[in-house]
Amino acid sequence: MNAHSLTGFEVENLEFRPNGRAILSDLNASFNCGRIYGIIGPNGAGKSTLMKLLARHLRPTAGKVRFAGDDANGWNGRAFAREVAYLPQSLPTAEHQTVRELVALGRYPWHGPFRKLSTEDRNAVDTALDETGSREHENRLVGTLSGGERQRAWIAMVLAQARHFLLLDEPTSALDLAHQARILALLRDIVDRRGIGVALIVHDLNIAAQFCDRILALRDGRLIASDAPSQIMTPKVLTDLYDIPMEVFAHPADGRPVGYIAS
Ligand SMILES: Nc1ncnc2c1ncn2[C@@H]1O[C@H](COP(=O)(O)OP(=O)(O)OP(=O)(O)O)[C@@H](O)[C@H]1O
Repeated sequence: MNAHSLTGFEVENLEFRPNGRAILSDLNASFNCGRIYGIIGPNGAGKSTLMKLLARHLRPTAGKVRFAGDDANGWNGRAFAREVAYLPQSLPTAEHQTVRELVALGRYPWHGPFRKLSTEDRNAVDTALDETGSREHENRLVGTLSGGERQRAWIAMVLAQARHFLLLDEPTSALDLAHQARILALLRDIVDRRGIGVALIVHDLNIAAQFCDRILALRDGRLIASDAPSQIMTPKVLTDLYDIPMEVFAHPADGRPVGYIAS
């Protein structure tokens, strides 16, 4: 099975309403393999909640999340984890593990508890280390890495785990602009080579517009736009989204739209 043989996620009339308060309402969207989806929106818009619903960490109050055509919540846990990996916003501590040990944790759904890594597991770990440029510090403790190196190690872990889809909640938070762009470029390259799908939450609009195929703009628990970056990066959509006057200009080097707060 290659990545293209699974289509990805379909979200239908999704609603999450714990204790009667609507956190997400009436959400319809598709996330296909072979593409990067950027989820943007103000704080509290429901972005992480959407991602947790895709990752099955939350159950919808109403509506459906389908993966590869079937109800995602009907999938066997281990089978789902072999296809889809989720990196939450707050990562567990891994200070005392080596990078290689961390990446090998991603193989858990493949070998189960108390089993030694197979050749296939070790190959998947090696490939993920190579693809993320983490091989050079595979024997370093995670606690000694810089923020950018650490983020690449975690991305290697989810790459070692899942064949089809990565769900990444703010994989570039706490990184400077150059490192944010490097992580997105890395993901772009992996998506283009492996044909997997990626959905990620990102706060920097211009980074999202530069690297994503499609942008989903969430506000107050509703999807207010879902389109190609050129359609999202307009003063109207951005002003509606952030409730602050926004302008857009064409980047002098390549014409791509760049958004900024109007003075
Ligand atoms: N399980 C829950 N029960 C009650 N309220 C929740 C639950 N999960 C999230 N919320 C609330 O739902 C809203 C959306 O939260 P969410 O974390 O999805 O937003 P976000 O867009 O990811 O925000 P940020 O950009 O700040 O990370 C917030 O007001 C949050 O407090």
